[in-house]
Amino acid sequence: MIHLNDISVRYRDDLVALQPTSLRFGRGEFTVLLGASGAGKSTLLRCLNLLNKPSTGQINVDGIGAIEDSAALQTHRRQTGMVFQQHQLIERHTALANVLLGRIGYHSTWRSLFPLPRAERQIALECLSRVGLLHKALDRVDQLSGGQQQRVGIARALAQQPRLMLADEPIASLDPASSRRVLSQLKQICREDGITTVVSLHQVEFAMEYADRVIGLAQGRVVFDGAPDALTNGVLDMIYDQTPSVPKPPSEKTLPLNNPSLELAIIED
Ligand SMILES: Nc1ncnc2c1ncn2[C@@H]1O[C@H](COP(=O)(O)OP(=O)(O)OP(=O)(O)O)[C@@H](O)[C@H]1O
Repeated sequence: MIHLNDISVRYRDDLVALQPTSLRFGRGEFTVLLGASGAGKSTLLRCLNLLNKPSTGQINVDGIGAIEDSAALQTHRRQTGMVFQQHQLIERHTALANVLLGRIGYHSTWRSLFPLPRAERQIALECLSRVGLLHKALDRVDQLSGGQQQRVGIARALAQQPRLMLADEPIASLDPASSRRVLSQLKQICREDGITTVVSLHQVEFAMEYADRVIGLAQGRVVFDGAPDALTNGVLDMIYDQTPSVPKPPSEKTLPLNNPSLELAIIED
């Protein structure tokens, strides 16, 4: 569905957040990005809708082609839903009003200044119903729990009728029960609608439970790409090992445990 070809992201001359990376995400696939803090998960995720502009490489989307001009980008963004860590909802508005914001990309700027047509409200209500929150449609978002707010965020993304769904640490501030509910609804909806989904997470156990595919990042590189049941301890060490890949000096590498000069050095210290 979407293909990254040699995409890299450099924020500063001395900071390459994503090394040249080629990945293909299939239709309806539910992929989880894992990695230590700073590994490049958000950078990769935000490249998929070009919120982060790649420094090199090309992105191709089925039905659009290369995302090279503003028309292609606009079409791609319209069909890409995004769920954020902190929901990014308008808290003093109702759940329904927030979900309707997902429809704005389908209307001209002047049209979106007026109440959207009844058909749009119907779509928004259906999306709220799919996340189990139809009964909260007219409640202000700041009166909902954190988990419910995140599900309104999912409904808003769903209202875009997306082909691609991106979720950047969607359960970061939720308890385990709410996290499970958010992830299982996201997965179910994406499977039913054939939406390609990429989610970044810090919880390995949830990746193993929900992902069709896991991509592990370390220091801006993909170090693992496979099925969740292939996440062995060795693979997890590779993903979460923060050691910079600088070769050690020979003295550190080769000192045998019974080296007399080492003992001497310790005694003298
Ligand atoms: N806008 C930015 N400007 C400069 N550097 C950035 C920017 N965004 C991220 N970085 C840096 O790029 C690297 C990758 O960051 P990124 O946010 O992609 O990691 P992450 O794996 O999502 O981390 P976390 O799990 O903490 O959210 C880090 O070194 C980070 O400090």
